[in-house]
Amino acid sequence: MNTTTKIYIAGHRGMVGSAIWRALVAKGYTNLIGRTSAELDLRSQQAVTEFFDIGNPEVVIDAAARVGGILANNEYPYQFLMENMQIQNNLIDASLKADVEKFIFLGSSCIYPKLAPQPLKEEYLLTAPLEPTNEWYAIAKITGVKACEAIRKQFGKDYISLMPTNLYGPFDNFDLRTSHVLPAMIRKFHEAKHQSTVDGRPSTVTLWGSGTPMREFLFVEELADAVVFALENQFQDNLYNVGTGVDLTIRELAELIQKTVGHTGEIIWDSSKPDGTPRKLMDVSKMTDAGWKAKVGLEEGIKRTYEWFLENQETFKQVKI
Ligand SMILES: NC(=O)C1=CN([C@@H]2O[C@H](COP(=O)(O)OP(=O)(O)OC[C@H]3O[C@@H](n4cnc5c(N)ncnc54)[C@H](OP(=O)(O)O)[C@@H]3O)[C@@H](O)[C@H]2O)C=CC1
Ligand SMILES: C[C@H]1O[C@H](OP(=O)(O)OP(=O)(O)OC[C@H]2O[C@@H](n3cnc4c(=O)[nH]c(N)nc43)[C@H](O)[C@@H]2O)[C@@H](O)[C@@H](O)C1=O
Repeated sequence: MNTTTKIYIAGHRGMVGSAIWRALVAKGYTNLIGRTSAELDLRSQQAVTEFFDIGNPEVVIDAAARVGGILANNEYPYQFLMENMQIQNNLIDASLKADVEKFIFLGSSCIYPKLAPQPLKEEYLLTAPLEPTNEWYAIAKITGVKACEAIRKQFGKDYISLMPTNLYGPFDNFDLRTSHVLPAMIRKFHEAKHQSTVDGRPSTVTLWGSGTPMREFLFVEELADAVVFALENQFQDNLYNVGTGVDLTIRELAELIQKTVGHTGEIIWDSSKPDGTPRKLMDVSKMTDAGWKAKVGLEEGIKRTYEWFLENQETFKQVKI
Protein backbone atom coordinates (compact mmCIF):
# COMPACT_ATOMS: atom_id res chain seq x y z
CA MET A 1 0.00 0.00 0.00
CA ASN A 2 1.52 3.32 -1.10
CA THR A 3 0.38 6.63 -2.63
CA THR A 4 0.17 5.09 -6.13
CA THR A 5 -2.02 2.14 -5.04
CA LYS A 6 -5.19 2.12 -7.15
CA ILE A 7 -8.05 2.96 -4.78
CA TYR A 8 -11.70 2.84 -5.86
CA ILE A 9 -14.01 4.98 -3.71
CA ALA A 10 -17.58 3.81 -4.32
CA GLY A 11 -19.94 6.74 -3.66
CA HIS A 12 -17.17 9.33 -4.21
CA ARG A 13 -19.66 12.17 -4.77
CA GLY A 14 -21.55 11.65 -1.51
CA MET A 15 -20.88 13.44 1.78
CA VAL A 16 -18.61 10.66 3.09
CA GLY A 17 -17.06 9.53 -0.20
CA SER A 18 -16.12 13.08 -1.24
CA ALA A 19 -14.55 13.74 2.19
CA ILE A 20 -12.48 10.54 1.87
CA TRP A 21 -11.44 11.57 -1.65
CA ARG A 22 -10.29 15.01 -0.42
CA ALA A 23 -8.44 13.45 2.55
CA LEU A 24 -6.57 11.01 0.30
CA VAL A 25 -5.66 13.74 -2.23
CA ALA A 26 -4.37 15.88 0.67
CA LYS A 27 -2.13 12.98 1.74
CA GLY A 28 -0.66 12.65 -1.75
CA TYR A 29 -2.60 9.65 -3.10
CA THR A 30 -2.61 9.93 -6.90
CA ASN A 31 -4.44 6.87 -8.20
CA LEU A 32 -8.05 7.32 -7.08
CA ILE A 33 -11.03 6.14 -9.11
CA GLY A 34 -14.72 6.99 -8.74
CA ARG A 35 -17.91 6.57 -10.75
CA THR A 36 -21.24 8.32 -10.31
CA SER A 37 -24.40 6.22 -10.01
CA ALA A 38 -25.34 7.38 -13.52
CA GLU A 39 -22.04 6.01 -14.87
CA LEU A 40 -22.10 2.79 -12.82
CA ASP A 41 -25.24 1.52 -11.10
CA LEU A 42 -23.83 -0.57 -8.28
CA ARG A 43 -27.14 -2.45 -7.96
CA SER A 44 -26.25 -4.25 -11.20
CA GLN A 45 -23.99 -7.25 -10.67
CA GLN A 46 -23.07 -7.37 -14.35
CA ALA A 47 -22.09 -3.69 -14.46
CA VAL A 48 -19.98 -4.04 -11.32
CA THR A 49 -18.21 -7.17 -12.64
CA GLU A 50 -17.40 -5.41 -15.93
CA PHE A 51 -16.12 -2.34 -14.06
CA PHE A 52 -13.79 -4.45 -11.89
CA ASP A 53 -12.49 -6.33 -14.99
CA ILE A 54 -11.46 -3.04 -16.60
CA GLY A 55 -10.75 -0.88 -13.54
CA ASN A 56 -8.61 -3.40 -11.59
CA PRO A 57 -8.74 -1.61 -8.21
CA GLU A 58 -6.23 -2.78 -5.60
CA VAL A 59 -8.16 -1.29 -2.66
CA VAL A 60 -11.91 -0.59 -2.36
CA ILE A 61 -13.68 1.81 0.02
CA ASP A 62 -17.45 1.33 0.06
CA ALA A 63 -19.11 4.70 0.79
CA ALA A 64 -22.00 4.04 -1.63
CA ALA A 65 -25.41 3.37 -0.16
CA ARG A 66 -29.01 4.47 -0.07
CA VAL A 67 -28.86 6.82 2.91
CA GLY A 68 -31.49 8.88 4.69
CA GLY A 69 -32.86 10.12 7.98
CA ILE A 70 -35.45 8.56 10.23
CA LEU A 71 -38.45 9.35 8.01
CA ALA A 72 -36.92 8.13 4.73
CA ASN A 73 -35.80 4.91 6.42
CA ASN A 74 -39.29 4.38 7.81
CA GLU A 75 -41.11 5.18 4.55
CA TYR A 76 -38.93 3.20 2.09
CA PRO A 77 -38.03 -0.02 3.94
CA TYR A 78 -37.70 -2.10 0.77
CA GLN A 79 -35.24 0.27 -0.95
CA PHE A 80 -33.18 0.67 2.21
CA LEU A 81 -32.95 -3.10 2.61
CA MET A 82 -32.62 -4.27 -0.98
CA GLU A 83 -30.55 -1.51 -2.62
CA ASN A 84 -28.02 -1.52 0.18
CA MET A 85 -27.67 -5.30 0.03
CA GLN A 86 -27.34 -5.20 -3.77
CA ILE A 87 -24.70 -2.43 -3.71
CA GLN A 88 -22.55 -3.96 -0.99
CA ASN A 89 -22.93 -7.58 -2.15
CA ASN A 90 -21.82 -6.66 -5.67
CA LEU A 91 -18.85 -4.64 -4.39
CA ILE A 92 -17.70 -7.19 -1.78
CA ASP A 93 -18.04 -10.22 -4.07
CA ALA A 94 -16.38 -8.51 -7.05
CA SER A 95 -13.54 -7.40 -4.76
CA LEU A 96 -12.97 -10.93 -3.48
CA LYS A 97 -12.99 -12.34 -7.03
CA ALA A 98 -10.66 -9.60 -8.28
CA ASP A 99 -8.24 -10.30 -5.40
CA VAL A 100 -8.63 -6.79 -3.95
CA GLU A 101 -6.12 -6.62 -1.09
CA LYS A 102 -8.05 -4.31 1.26
CA PHE A 103 -11.76 -3.50 1.52
CA ILE A 104 -13.31 -0.96 3.90
CA PHE A 105 -17.04 -1.30 4.47
CA LEU A 106 -18.99 1.55 6.09
CA GLY A 107 -21.98 0.59 8.20
CA SER A 108 -23.80 2.61 10.84
CA SER A 109 -24.40 2.69 14.61
CA CYS A 110 -28.00 1.57 13.94
CA ILE A 111 -26.74 -2.04 13.51
CA TYR A 112 -26.77 -2.38 17.31
CA PRO A 113 -29.90 -3.42 19.27
CA LYS A 114 -32.39 -0.67 20.13
CA LEU A 115 -32.11 -1.17 23.88
CA ALA A 116 -28.50 -2.32 24.15
CA PRO A 117 -26.43 -1.19 27.16
CA GLN A 118 -24.67 2.14 26.62
CA PRO A 119 -22.07 2.88 25.37
CA LEU A 120 -22.40 0.42 22.49
CA LYS A 121 -19.61 -2.11 22.27
CA GLU A 122 -18.92 -3.99 19.03
CA GLU A 123 -19.72 -7.27 20.82
CA TYR A 124 -23.38 -6.21 21.32
CA LEU A 125 -24.10 -6.91 17.64
CA LEU A 126 -26.99 -9.38 17.17
CA THR A 127 -27.79 -9.69 20.89
CA ALA A 128 -31.35 -8.22 20.84
CA PRO A 129 -34.01 -6.68 18.50
CA LEU A 130 -33.28 -3.62 16.34
CA GLU A 131 -34.94 -0.17 16.27
CA PRO A 132 -38.06 -0.56 14.01
CA THR A 133 -37.68 2.77 12.11
CA ASN A 134 -34.39 1.62 10.56
CA GLU A 135 -34.23 -2.15 10.97
CA TRP A 136 -34.30 -2.64 7.17
CA TYR A 137 -31.20 -0.51 6.64
CA ALA A 138 -29.59 -2.03 9.75
CA ILE A 139 -30.14 -5.59 8.52
CA ALA A 140 -28.56 -4.72 5.16
CA LYS A 141 -25.56 -3.20 6.98
CA ILE A 142 -25.26 -6.23 9.28
CA THR A 143 -25.03 -8.54 6.25
CA GLY A 144 -22.21 -6.32 4.92
CA VAL A 145 -20.33 -6.59 8.22
CA LYS A 146 -20.81 -10.35 8.23
CA ALA A 147 -19.71 -10.73 4.57
CA CYS A 148 -16.43 -8.92 5.35
CA GLU A 149 -15.98 -10.95 8.52
CA ALA A 150 -16.56 -14.20 6.59
CA ILE A 151 -13.96 -13.21 3.97
CA ARG A 152 -11.49 -12.35 6.72
CA LYS A 153 -12.13 -15.69 8.45
CA GLN A 154 -12.17 -17.91 5.36
CA PHE A 155 -9.64 -16.21 3.07
CA GLY A 156 -7.49 -14.26 5.54
CA LYS A 157 -7.95 -10.99 3.64
CA ASP A 158 -7.84 -7.52 5.18
CA TYR A 159 -11.56 -6.71 4.82
CA ILE A 160 -12.81 -4.48 7.65
CA SER A 161 -16.02 -2.73 8.73
CA LEU A 162 -16.12 0.72 10.28
CA MET A 163 -19.37 1.71 12.08
CA PRO A 164 -19.70 5.49 12.11
CA THR A 165 -22.07 7.27 14.44
CA ASN A 166 -24.42 9.96 12.95
CA LEU A 167 -22.35 12.10 10.57
CA TYR A 168 -22.62 15.69 9.32
CA GLY A 169 -20.59 18.23 7.37
CA PRO A 170 -19.98 19.66 3.89
CA PHE A 171 -21.99 18.01 1.07
CA ASP A 172 -24.61 16.70 3.51
CA ASN A 173 -28.19 16.21 2.34
CA PHE A 174 -30.28 19.27 3.31
CA ASP A 175 -33.57 18.01 1.85
CA LEU A 176 -36.09 18.29 4.68
CA ARG A 177 -37.92 14.99 4.06
CA THR A 178 -34.94 12.72 3.47
CA SER A 179 -32.13 14.30 5.53
CA HIS A 180 -30.77 13.47 8.96
CA VAL A 181 -31.51 15.74 11.91
CA LEU A 182 -28.43 17.97 11.96
CA PRO A 183 -28.60 19.29 8.36
CA ALA A 184 -32.41 19.57 8.72
CA MET A 185 -32.00 21.80 11.79
CA ILE A 186 -29.41 24.01 10.06
CA ARG A 187 -31.77 24.59 7.16
CA LYS A 188 -34.90 25.05 9.29
CA PHE A 189 -33.30 27.57 11.67
CA HIS A 190 -31.63 29.43 8.81
CA GLU A 191 -34.85 29.73 6.81
CA ALA A 192 -36.85 30.78 9.91
CA LYS A 193 -34.26 33.46 10.69
CA HIS A 194 -34.59 34.78 7.13
CA GLN A 195 -38.41 34.70 7.40
CA SER A 196 -38.23 36.68 10.67
CA THR A 197 -36.47 39.53 8.86
CA VAL A 198 -39.20 39.49 6.16
CA ASP A 199 -42.10 39.38 8.67
CA GLY A 200 -40.52 41.66 11.26
CA ARG A 201 -41.31 39.17 14.08
CA PRO A 202 -39.71 35.87 15.20
CA SER A 203 -40.63 32.77 13.13
CA THR A 204 -41.22 29.39 14.77
CA VAL A 205 -39.31 26.21 13.85
CA THR A 206 -41.01 22.81 13.92
CA LEU A 207 -38.82 19.84 14.82
CA TRP A 208 -39.73 16.15 15.02
CA GLY A 209 -40.51 13.90 17.94
CA SER A 210 -40.07 14.81 21.62
CA GLY A 211 -36.50 16.15 21.58
CA THR A 212 -35.53 13.65 24.31
CA PRO A 213 -33.62 11.02 22.25
CA MET A 214 -29.85 11.22 22.54
CA ARG A 215 -27.47 11.17 19.57
CA GLU A 216 -23.72 11.31 18.99
CA PHE A 217 -22.39 13.31 16.01
CA LEU A 218 -19.08 13.05 14.15
CA PHE A 219 -17.83 15.67 11.67
CA VAL A 220 -17.47 13.91 8.30
CA GLU A 221 -13.86 15.06 7.79
CA GLU A 222 -12.99 13.19 10.98
CA LEU A 223 -14.56 10.02 9.61
CA ALA A 224 -12.51 10.49 6.42
CA ASP A 225 -9.40 10.74 8.60
CA ALA A 226 -10.39 7.50 10.37
CA VAL A 227 -10.87 5.76 7.02
CA VAL A 228 -7.40 6.87 5.85
CA PHE A 229 -6.00 5.62 9.18
CA ALA A 230 -7.71 2.25 8.64
CA LEU A 231 -6.35 2.13 5.11
CA GLU A 232 -2.78 2.74 6.20
CA ASN A 233 -2.81 0.38 9.18
CA GLN A 234 -3.42 -3.33 9.55
CA PHE A 235 -6.31 -3.89 11.98
CA GLN A 236 -6.47 -7.02 14.15
CA ASP A 237 -10.23 -7.48 13.91
CA ASN A 238 -13.18 -6.92 11.55
CA LEU A 239 -15.51 -4.45 13.31
CA TYR A 240 -14.65 -0.99 14.75
CA ASN A 241 -16.94 1.80 16.01
CA VAL A 242 -16.05 5.33 14.89
CA GLY A 243 -17.40 8.26 16.90
CA THR A 244 -16.61 10.86 19.52
CA GLY A 245 -17.90 8.92 22.54
CA VAL A 246 -19.98 11.98 23.54
CA ASP A 247 -23.72 12.51 22.97
CA LEU A 248 -26.45 15.04 23.73
CA THR A 249 -30.25 15.26 23.52
CA ILE A 250 -31.92 16.35 20.29
CA ARG A 251 -33.30 19.34 22.26
CA GLU A 252 -29.74 20.35 23.28
CA LEU A 253 -28.63 19.95 19.66
CA ALA A 254 -31.50 22.23 18.57
CA GLU A 255 -30.45 24.91 21.07
CA LEU A 256 -26.83 24.72 19.88
CA ILE A 257 -27.76 25.07 16.21
CA GLN A 258 -30.31 27.79 16.96
CA LYS A 259 -27.53 29.78 18.69
CA THR A 260 -25.01 29.16 15.87
CA VAL A 261 -27.48 30.26 13.20
CA GLY A 262 -28.77 33.22 15.25
CA HIS A 263 -32.49 32.34 15.29
CA THR A 264 -34.56 33.64 18.21
CA GLY A 265 -38.11 32.27 17.70
CA GLU A 266 -39.99 29.44 19.38
CA ILE A 267 -39.28 25.71 18.78
CA ILE A 268 -42.34 23.46 18.33
CA TRP A 269 -41.99 19.67 18.75
CA ASP A 270 -44.17 17.65 16.34
CA SER A 271 -45.04 14.49 18.28
CA SER A 272 -46.61 12.84 15.21
CA LYS A 273 -43.05 12.20 13.94
CA PRO A 274 -40.99 9.27 15.32
CA ASP A 275 -38.28 9.59 17.98
CA GLY A 276 -36.42 6.49 16.86
CA THR A 277 -33.96 4.80 19.15
CA PRO A 278 -33.68 6.48 22.60
CA ARG A 279 -29.88 6.46 22.64
CA LYS A 280 -26.97 5.06 20.59
CA LEU A 281 -23.72 6.24 22.09
CA MET A 282 -20.67 4.48 20.68
CA ASP A 283 -17.99 2.88 22.81
CA VAL A 284 -14.97 4.03 20.81
CA SER A 285 -12.28 2.38 22.95
CA LYS A 286 -11.43 -0.28 20.34
CA MET A 287 -10.64 2.41 17.75
CA THR A 288 -8.78 4.48 20.37
CA ASP A 289 -6.69 1.44 21.26
CA ALA A 290 -5.96 0.94 17.54
CA GLY A 291 -4.53 4.50 17.53
CA TRP A 292 -7.30 6.81 16.21
CA LYS A 293 -9.33 9.42 18.13
CA ALA A 294 -11.75 12.22 17.08
CA LYS A 295 -10.58 15.80 17.67
CA VAL A 296 -13.20 18.22 16.31
CA GLY A 297 -15.82 19.32 18.87
CA LEU A 298 -19.51 19.53 17.99
CA GLU A 299 -19.69 23.34 18.23
CA GLU A 300 -16.77 23.76 15.86
CA GLY A 301 -18.13 21.12 13.44
CA ILE A 302 -21.55 22.78 13.34
CA LYS A 303 -19.96 26.19 12.74
CA ARG A 304 -17.92 24.81 9.81
CA THR A 305 -20.97 23.04 8.37
CA TYR A 306 -23.12 26.19 8.64
CA GLU A 307 -20.40 28.19 6.86
CA TRP A 308 -20.39 25.58 4.07
CA PHE A 309 -24.20 25.70 3.93
CA LEU A 310 -24.17 29.51 3.56
CA GLU A 311 -21.74 29.25 0.66
CA ASN A 312 -23.63 26.42 -1.06
CA GLN A 313 -27.29 26.94 -0.19
CA GLU A 314 -28.37 27.46 -3.80
CA THR A 315 -27.49 23.87 -4.61
CA PHE A 316 -27.13 22.06 -1.24
CA LYS A 317 -25.42 19.07 -2.84
CA GLN A 318 -23.09 20.67 -5.36
CA VAL A 319 -19.99 18.54 -5.77
CA LYS A 320 -16.58 20.07 -6.38
CA ILE A 321 -14.05 17.29 -6.91
N1 LIG B 1 -24.80 10.26 6.75
C1 LIG B 1 -24.71 9.66 7.93
O1 LIG B 1 -25.10 10.21 8.99
C2 LIG B 1 -24.08 8.31 8.04
C3 LIG B 1 -23.62 7.61 6.93
N2 LIG B 1 -23.07 6.36 7.08
C4 LIG B 1 -22.63 5.59 5.92
O2 LIG B 1 -21.68 6.30 5.14
C5 LIG B 1 -21.82 5.93 3.76
C6 LIG B 1 -21.99 7.19 2.92
O3 LIG B 1 -23.09 7.95 3.36
P1 LIG B 1 -23.31 9.47 2.90
O4 LIG B 1 -22.09 9.97 2.26
O5 LIG B 1 -23.91 10.17 4.05
O6 LIG B 1 -24.45 9.31 1.80
P2 LIG B 1 -24.73 10.18 0.48
O7 LIG B 1 -26.17 10.00 0.17
O8 LIG B 1 -24.19 11.55 0.65
O9 LIG B 1 -23.86 9.44 -0.62
C7 LIG B 1 -24.19 8.16 -1.06
C8 LIG B 1 -23.41 7.85 -2.30
O10 LIG B 1 -23.81 6.55 -2.75
C9 LIG B 1 -23.91 6.58 -4.15
N3 LIG B 1 -24.94 5.62 -4.58
C10 LIG B 1 -26.17 5.43 -4.06
N4 LIG B 1 -26.83 4.49 -4.79
C11 LIG B 1 -25.99 4.09 -5.77
C12 LIG B 1 -26.08 3.17 -6.84
N5 LIG B 1 -27.19 2.45 -7.05
N6 LIG B 1 -25.02 3.04 -7.68
C13 LIG B 1 -23.90 3.77 -7.48
N7 LIG B 1 -23.73 4.64 -6.49
C14 LIG B 1 -24.77 4.82 -5.65
C15 LIG B 1 -24.32 7.99 -4.54
O11 LIG B 1 -23.80 8.23 -5.84
P3 LIG B 1 -24.26 9.50 -6.79
O12 LIG B 1 -24.00 10.73 -5.97
O13 LIG B 1 -23.37 9.40 -7.96
O14 LIG B 1 -25.71 9.28 -7.08
C16 LIG B 1 -23.63 8.82 -3.45
O15 LIG B 1 -22.38 9.27 -3.90
C17 LIG B 1 -23.02 4.98 3.69
O16 LIG B 1 -22.56 3.66 3.69
C18 LIG B 1 -23.77 5.26 4.97
O17 LIG B 1 -24.49 4.16 5.39
C19 LIG B 1 -22.93 5.80 8.32
C20 LIG B 1 -23.36 6.43 9.44
C21 LIG B 1 -23.99 7.73 9.40
C1 LIG C 1 -27.37 7.77 10.96
C2 LIG C 1 -28.68 7.10 11.32
O1 LIG C 1 -29.78 7.95 10.99
C3 LIG C 1 -31.08 7.42 11.18
O2 LIG C 1 -31.41 7.36 12.54
P1 LIG C 1 -31.71 8.60 13.44
O3 LIG C 1 -30.49 8.96 14.19
O4 LIG C 1 -32.90 8.30 14.27
O5 LIG C 1 -32.07 9.70 12.34
P2 LIG C 1 -32.29 11.25 12.21
O6 LIG C 1 -31.00 11.96 12.14
O7 LIG C 1 -33.20 11.44 11.05
O8 LIG C 1 -33.12 11.68 13.52
C4 LIG C 1 -32.53 11.78 14.79
C5 LIG C 1 -33.53 12.32 15.80
O9 LIG C 1 -33.79 13.71 15.49
C6 LIG C 1 -35.19 13.96 15.51
N1 LIG C 1 -35.50 15.11 14.66
C7 LIG C 1 -35.99 16.30 15.14
N2 LIG C 1 -36.22 17.13 14.13
C8 LIG C 1 -35.83 16.49 12.98
C9 LIG C 1 -35.85 16.87 11.63
O10 LIG C 1 -36.25 17.98 11.25
N3 LIG C 1 -35.37 15.96 10.73
C10 LIG C 1 -34.89 14.71 11.12
N4 LIG C 1 -34.42 13.88 10.18
N5 LIG C 1 -34.92 14.33 12.42
C11 LIG C 1 -35.37 15.21 13.33
C12 LIG C 1 -35.79 12.63 15.05
O11 LIG C 1 -37.17 12.53 15.38
C13 LIG C 1 -34.90 11.63 15.82
O12 LIG C 1 -35.35 11.52 17.15
C14 LIG C 1 -31.26 6.02 10.72
O13 LIG C 1 -32.54 5.92 10.14
C15 LIG C 1 -30.12 5.48 10.00
O14 LIG C 1 -30.07 6.03 8.71
C16 LIG C 1 -28.84 5.78 10.66
O15 LIG C 1 -27.96 4.97 10.70
